[in-house]
Amino acid sequence: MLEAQEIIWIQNHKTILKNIDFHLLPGECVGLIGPNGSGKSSLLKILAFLEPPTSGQLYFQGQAVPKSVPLTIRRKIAIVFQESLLLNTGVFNNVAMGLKIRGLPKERIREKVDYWLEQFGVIHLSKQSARSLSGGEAQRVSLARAFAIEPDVLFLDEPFSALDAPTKEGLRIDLAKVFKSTQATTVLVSHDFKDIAHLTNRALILLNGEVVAQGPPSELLKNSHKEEVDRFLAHFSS
Ligand SMILES: Nc1ncnc2c1ncn2[C@@H]1O[C@H](COP(=O)(O)OP(=O)(O)OP(=O)(O)O)[C@@H](O)[C@H]1O
Repeated sequence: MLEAQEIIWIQNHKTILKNIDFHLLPGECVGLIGPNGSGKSSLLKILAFLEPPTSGQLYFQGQAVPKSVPLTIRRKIAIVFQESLLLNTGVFNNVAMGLKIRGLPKERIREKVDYWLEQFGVIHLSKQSARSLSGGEAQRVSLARAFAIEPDVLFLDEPFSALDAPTKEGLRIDLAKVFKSTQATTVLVSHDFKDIAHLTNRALILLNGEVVAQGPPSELLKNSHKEEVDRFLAHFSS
């Protein structure tokens, strides 16, 4: 579905990502984990075509992605950030927007918006303004908006990190259910191994812009790695 070969990203003379190889198969949820500043969000930005790599090549659905990424490819992905970034309009309109742009008929839009708001437990907020939502509600609406367009690849960049522990736990459980039913092809960035363990099939550990280990989350915890990696994972192994 998505592949990256030998990605290097340099900004202001600093090498932020070093020789990253990455692949994502249909239906997989792959996690990117690592401490603050390890390059997780930078890698997500490159994989989601928000930044061009300094060198290396991306492939999307088997085709090399050109430097100027066409709208036809951009429209096949959705991104949810740590901050919900909802538009200053109603909840319904926020979720409907991407479907309107894609030219879906009105009835179909209503069905889909209602379905996804229901899946994320916020259908009762449909008529409310996005501005009036709590952080947890807003993030649920953002996820509904992303799933509604049925993206070929979904990118989630620390979607829970602005939420308090119980809110985060509830949303993680609901998201896991949605993943199970949709098999959405996803890249999830988190610095919390619990998110990775609950939601992903495979994870890459980043340290100083490099992938230093990868595998199923349970294996990553069991196996021994470089000292720095083990020190990072030790926080989550209790
Ligand atoms: N546009 C940029 N210009 C210069 N430096 C950047 C840029 N974007 C990121 N960096 C630097 O690259 C490094 C990796 O940042 P990144 O945000 O990718 O890490 P992260 O693992 O997602 O961290 P966090 O968990 O704190 O969000 C940091 O040192 C950051 O300052």
